[in-house]
Amino acid sequence: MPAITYELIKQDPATGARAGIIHTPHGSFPTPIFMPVGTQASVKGVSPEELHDMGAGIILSNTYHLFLRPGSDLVREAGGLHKFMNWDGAILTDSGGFQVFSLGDLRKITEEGVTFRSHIDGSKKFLSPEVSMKVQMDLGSDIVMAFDECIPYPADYDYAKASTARTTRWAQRCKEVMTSPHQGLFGIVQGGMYKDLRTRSVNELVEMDFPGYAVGGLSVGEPKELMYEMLDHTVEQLPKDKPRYLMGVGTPDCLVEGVMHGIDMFDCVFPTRVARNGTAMTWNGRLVMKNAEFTSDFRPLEEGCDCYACRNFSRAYIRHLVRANEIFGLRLLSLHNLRFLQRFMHEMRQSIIEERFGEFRRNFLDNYNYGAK
Ligand SMILES: CC1(C)O[C@H]2[C@@H](O1)[C@@]1(COC(C)(C)O1)O[C@@H]2CNc1nc2cc3nc(N)[nH]c(=O)c3cc2[nH]1
Ligand SMILES: [Zn+2]
Repeated sequence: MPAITYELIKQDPATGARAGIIHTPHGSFPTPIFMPVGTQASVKGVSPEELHDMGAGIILSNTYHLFLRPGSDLVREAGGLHKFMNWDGAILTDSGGFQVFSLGDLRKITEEGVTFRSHIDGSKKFLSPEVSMKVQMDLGSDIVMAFDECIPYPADYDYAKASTARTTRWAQRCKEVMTSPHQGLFGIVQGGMYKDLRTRSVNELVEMDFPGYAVGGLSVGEPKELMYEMLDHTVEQLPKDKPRYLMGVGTPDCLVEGVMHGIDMFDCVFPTRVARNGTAMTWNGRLVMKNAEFTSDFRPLEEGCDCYACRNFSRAYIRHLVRANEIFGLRLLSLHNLRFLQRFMHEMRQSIIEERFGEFRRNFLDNYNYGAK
């Protein structure tokens, strides 16, 4: 029995949208789902108990960061990441590929792997398919991401072609050393913004029969329309009986479009990052809490939200905390934004099950104010 399995509950008859359940060794969770990001084994400012209370079924952590600090040997000695951070839900770990390319400096890519300098102390480090798999087996995450190269945007065709072919060879090397029966290894589709390379990447990875597939190389600064075009082209070629994960996405409008194209799993630093910048996410757009309009606004951040912040505090109080640089204000905004996304995905999933996803999407996009208020 594979460690990770997908159960289709309902396919929207008019679009690629679908509702399902993903089963993992640390529990099952409904899809579509948004995964809170806990890069360094902590969802910034949020406790595991609060993550459970808000309905989070799975969180994301990063091989790159934990490899550099505290090192995967220590986490293995602690009994794995679940024990180390006291989180008993599912965990997905990204493989380090993206982070090396977006954070590491002076990196050198060869067929073997990537040599780079640690952003923490500048020491020379090496990551490869084998090292990434060893780290993720030490961490004991339920879903392990293959070690890939996230092709930067823009990239010329020849570079994208060579890089995608190497990502396929790296995926094969990951598969050969990922021996844990309790962990599921997902392949990551690359191909840049070239449809023929995306098709080749899908075909080569599907040939290896992974328990799930991520669409990589997107949300890397490209225009949203181009992201959707690549998504549309890629997802329709992926197996229907396996989870699809769109990496690094995203804002509510991108989540709706991603679901419409058949994506089941999402992650993004956006909700906690904008929270730390003093911004609340709502159904109608973002609220910049420092704005004077909230000075004596004694309503909750969002009417009808059941999160700890909305049940106990007002916009006026949170505005005060943010302006006074009180950490509690940022914590309240993180709790609200993460709960908002859980509610958002739940409502979207219900609309698919009740065959009214098209109406949900139209209503949301008509009312969503893309800019921050
Ligand atoms: C580094 C940080 C915080 O993550 C955000 C954000 O910056 C930033 C940086 O540039 C923008 C686009 C503005 O957003 O891109 C991140 C969200 N997009 C994204 N995450 C990804 C993770 C990935 N992991 C792997 N292994 N492979 C991939 O192909 C991959 C692609 C991805 N795309
Ligand atoms: Zn709330």
